[in-house]
Amino acid sequence: MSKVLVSDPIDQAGIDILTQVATVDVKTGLKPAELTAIIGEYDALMIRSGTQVTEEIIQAGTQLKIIGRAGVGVDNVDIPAATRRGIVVVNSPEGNTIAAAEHALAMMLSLSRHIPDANASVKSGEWDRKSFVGVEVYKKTLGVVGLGKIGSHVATVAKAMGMKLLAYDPFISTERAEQLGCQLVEIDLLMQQADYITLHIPKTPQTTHLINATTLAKMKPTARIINCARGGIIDEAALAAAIKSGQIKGAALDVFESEPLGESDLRSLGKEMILTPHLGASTTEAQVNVAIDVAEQIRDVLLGLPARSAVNIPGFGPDVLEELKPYMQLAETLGNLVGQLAGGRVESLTVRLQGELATNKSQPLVVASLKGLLYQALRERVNYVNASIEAKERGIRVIETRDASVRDYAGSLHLEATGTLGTHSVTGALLGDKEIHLTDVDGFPINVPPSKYMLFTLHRDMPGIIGKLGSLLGSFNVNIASMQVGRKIVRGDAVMALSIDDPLPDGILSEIVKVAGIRDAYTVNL
Ligand SMILES: NC(=O)c1ccc[n+]([C@@H]2O[C@H](COP(=O)([O-])OP(=O)(O)OC[C@H]3O[C@@H](n4cnc5c(N)ncnc54)[C@H](O)[C@@H]3O)[C@@H](O)[C@H]2O)c1
Ligand SMILES: O=C(O)CC[C@@H](O)C(=O)O
Repeated sequence: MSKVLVSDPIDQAGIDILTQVATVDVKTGLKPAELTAIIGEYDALMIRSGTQVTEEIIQAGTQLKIIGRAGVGVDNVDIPAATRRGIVVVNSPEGNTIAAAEHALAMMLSLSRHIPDANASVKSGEWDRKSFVGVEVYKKTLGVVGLGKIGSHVATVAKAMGMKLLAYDPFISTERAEQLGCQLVEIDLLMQQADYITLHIPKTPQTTHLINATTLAKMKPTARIINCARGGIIDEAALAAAIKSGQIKGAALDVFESEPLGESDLRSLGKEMILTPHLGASTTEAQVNVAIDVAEQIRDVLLGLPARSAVNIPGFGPDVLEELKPYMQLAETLGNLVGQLAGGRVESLTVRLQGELATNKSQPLVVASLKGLLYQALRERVNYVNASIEAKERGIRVIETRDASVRDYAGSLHLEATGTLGTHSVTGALLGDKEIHLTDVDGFPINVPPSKYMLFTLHRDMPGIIGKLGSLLGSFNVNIASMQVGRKIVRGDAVMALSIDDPLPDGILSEIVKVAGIRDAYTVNL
């Protein structure tokens, strides 16, 4: 049975799903060295934001197949290191969207009405109404930095509260911003005009310290900034200085450059600074959502199925995967088959996406073809995560082409592999939407389902050849399950595809090519 380590607090709903397929150990609060020492026993690791999954931990996780982040941000996982090792990294892109958006809105209202400090004051026995006079958000301008899932929900609610909305997000269209009632502007204008600024962007090299002494200096002295996205997007020292000097009015932070927050000037600021300990996703609903979402993906991957929200397999979004699912196996089978026909070292693989597959959305089929191609060399070590990297490292040139005009089947795939021993091609399609059929081998039309053990011959189409081959196989005790010949012209060249019950015994191929009329023979194990 597989073993899963859960190293951060995860809702029981997720654990219940994992226990359907694995032994689950919940060990939270492990030090990096403790995690490194035990990770080698586990097939999967499930985390929240507390565990830092470094390259060292990934290297020690020799059995790891999947790292599941119960949340959105995966900046606590060394994704390049996981990708190199073929470990799929999944997250829950939407499970805590509402929770994080509502936390940012709560921060904005708390800053406006000094709720945390007023509450502390009353609880300490005071009745001070003068110190906590607030401001309204109605008719004020909110600047949303990052108009993705969380930013969009914040914008929608803020609009309903009567706020004017500016947004900065270089990756979304003006139309999308307008749909949300936002005016898309450059960051400088947003910093200058907004009364409240809320950050909803990932932490990347481009966004680290996006808010710094220079950008803070552009804000109005009455403006407040909220960060419920990621620590480090705001330069904390510059922020503390800007509030102390009165350059800006206030800030509310849920996330910090280093977590847990240690010694910091931020703690010494008064009611204009609100701090929460990374609570954006901490609602009952969000924790159930993300735990189920990620646990289901871990379960699926441990069962050999694809994950719907893998962050290190480009293009493998849930909707795309659902649509392509039946074709993924076809692509892998064809890749494996053409790799074996080509033999030797493959130098290039051309993948032609045909018919309804001739769209950008079918790109995962190229990755699946590569996975199949590399299977003979790498076996279980190759997967959707590392297939492209492994191909690149082996110098395999991958050419992707599309031809929507091929209409023999709704969608079909044509793979051509060129290697040190020559060029071979295979085409395949699905019958009845799920049954894989080979429809062409090396340019010869056939129609056979692939089987575990196969033999292909290139021969002259002439009387007696099938009988001779049958007798030869019989003399080696090889049982033929099915056989089909593909030819373009009568008595010209032809291809024979045989399904056999057992692997072809050693030494028989050299006997087969001695049969008069047979030019080449290839054995394939799928
Ligand atoms: N505090 C919490 O507990 C908590 C909870 C959930 C998510 N988050 C964080 O919130 C952030 C947003 O999450 P989301 O689900 O909305 O992500 P998302 O991917 O849906 O949206 C992010 C948006 O940022 C934009 N963006 C990327 N780089 C940018 C840049 N340089 N400048 C401006 N915009 C840029 C993208 O175009 C996208 O629209 C992430 O950092 C995530 O980790 C925090
Ligand atoms: O695990 C958490 O509580 C925080 C999650 C949040 O930061 C996220 O990116 O999803």
